[in-house]
Amino acid sequence: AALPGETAQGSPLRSVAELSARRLATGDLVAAAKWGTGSPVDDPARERRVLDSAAERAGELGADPRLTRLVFRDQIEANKAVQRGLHRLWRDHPSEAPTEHPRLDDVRKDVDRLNEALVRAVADSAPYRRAAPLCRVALAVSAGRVSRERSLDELHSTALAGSLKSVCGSRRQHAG
Ligand SMILES: O=C(O)C(=O)C[C@]1(C(=O)O)C=C[C@@H](O)C=C1
Repeated sequence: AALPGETAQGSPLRSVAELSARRLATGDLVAAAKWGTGSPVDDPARERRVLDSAAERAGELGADPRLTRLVFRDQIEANKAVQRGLHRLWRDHPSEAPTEHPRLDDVRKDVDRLNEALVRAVADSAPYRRAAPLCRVALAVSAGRVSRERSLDELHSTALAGSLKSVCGSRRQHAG
């Protein structure tokens, strides 16, 4: 039987995995925007804006702001892992470094659109969280498919797995 939110394109978990991969791909552009400019990978003020607006949108949609915030924390950490990995690569192999620098503000507009879609997909995947172990299996399958379809390298597929770790419910919420 189909769960709520299931469509011909697949489950909301599939959408979460796909959108997360697209959000991670922006990490390449952000890394290129910052490369050689002295701008640090970490921008705590921007992170706060991303987290606050994701939580606020979740609330408006009747979804769980706390869980949404955890998911976005993981998304941001994964994005930074990609940026750091690429900066390391470009430092060690300067011939692979980008010669064009996208504008950070432009990339952030794309990130904002992906954030909105991701908040919705996380909200739509709420029914799956009722059975966390099944949710984790289904999500891992989706992430594997997305990795293959997009031919993700090790850096990006590892980051994708990290970006998804709270989607089926945080393990932390059961601790203590
Ligand atoms: O917007 C940036 O500058 C990014 O590096 C992207 C991002 C994010 O994933 O949203 C990641 C790290 C920064 O600390 C802030 C935001």
